[in-house]
Amino acid sequence: MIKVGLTGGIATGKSTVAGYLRKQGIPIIDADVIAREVVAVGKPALDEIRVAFGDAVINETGELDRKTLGKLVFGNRTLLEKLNAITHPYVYAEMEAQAEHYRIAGEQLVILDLPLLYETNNHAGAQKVIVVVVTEEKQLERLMKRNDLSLAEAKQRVAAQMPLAQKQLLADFVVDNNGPIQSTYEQIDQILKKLLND
Ligand SMILES: CC(C)(COP(=O)(O)OP(=O)(O)OC[C@H]1O[C@@H](n2cnc3c(N)ncnc32)[C@H](O)[C@@H]1O)[C@@H](O)C(=O)NCCC(=O)NCCS
Ligand SMILES: Nc1ncnc2c1ncn2[C@@H]1O[C@H](COP(=O)(O)OP(=O)(O)OP(=O)(O)O)[C@@H](O)[C@H]1O
Repeated sequence: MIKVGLTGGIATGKSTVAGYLRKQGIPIIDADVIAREVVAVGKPALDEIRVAFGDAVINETGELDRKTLGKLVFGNRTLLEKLNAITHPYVYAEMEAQAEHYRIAGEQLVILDLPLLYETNNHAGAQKVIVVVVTEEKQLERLMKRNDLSLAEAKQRVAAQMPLAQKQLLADFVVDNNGPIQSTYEQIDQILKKLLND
């Protein structure tokens, strides 16, 4: 089974691409979804976050207040690293468990949808990597709209990641997601063909 990483920058279109791949029957392991599951109420990571960041990041129902924590960490690299140090080991362990499940099921290919693939030195062990890119202008525009952020907040979140241009240089395959979605899907079809024929 080949593990194919799917990455890019925040709001460049990974989930959109992953949704298309899922429709083709390809299994997707989604790091953002897993990162939410590992901080659910009752999970050890949530207690560790409470100890590290205080009660202000927990809401009345005992859940993680993602907005407050996001505001804290995306403007402060030390705090972001503190959060990563808590969550990432749980996220990677679960990604590995899911990959193993698909391997045993006899899958030929699995997608690791992982925004921080390069920032975490490909710890998830992707053998090939697809990077989804857009111009910085489009990225900020889509991010502000999707997450209801100001321009300054959106810029902060972009700055918390490795520059997209650098990821593009490291990629095995680059998907240009500036155009209409159909053009993105056509690029994915071509990449899939190559991956499945290798
Ligand atoms: C800070 C948190 C609470 C903000 O939650 P929020 O609901 O606003 O964002 P969400 O989780 O949907 O992430 C949206 C995007 O932000 C970017 N992002 C998330 N975490 C990080 C991070 N640690 N470093 C850089 N970018 C990040 C990614 O591109 C991601 O797709 C949350 O992102 C979080 O817990 N992050 C730490 C876990 C993590 O690293 N997740 C990324 C996948 S491993
Ligand atoms: N080709 C496109 N044309 C117009 N809008 C698009 C296109 N691709 C994605 N979008 C929109 O841009 C936003 C970001 O896309 P998406 O959520 O797929 O990004 P992402 O890389 O998964 O983001 P994140 O890492 O932050 O979760 C979404 O609101 C999505 O609907």
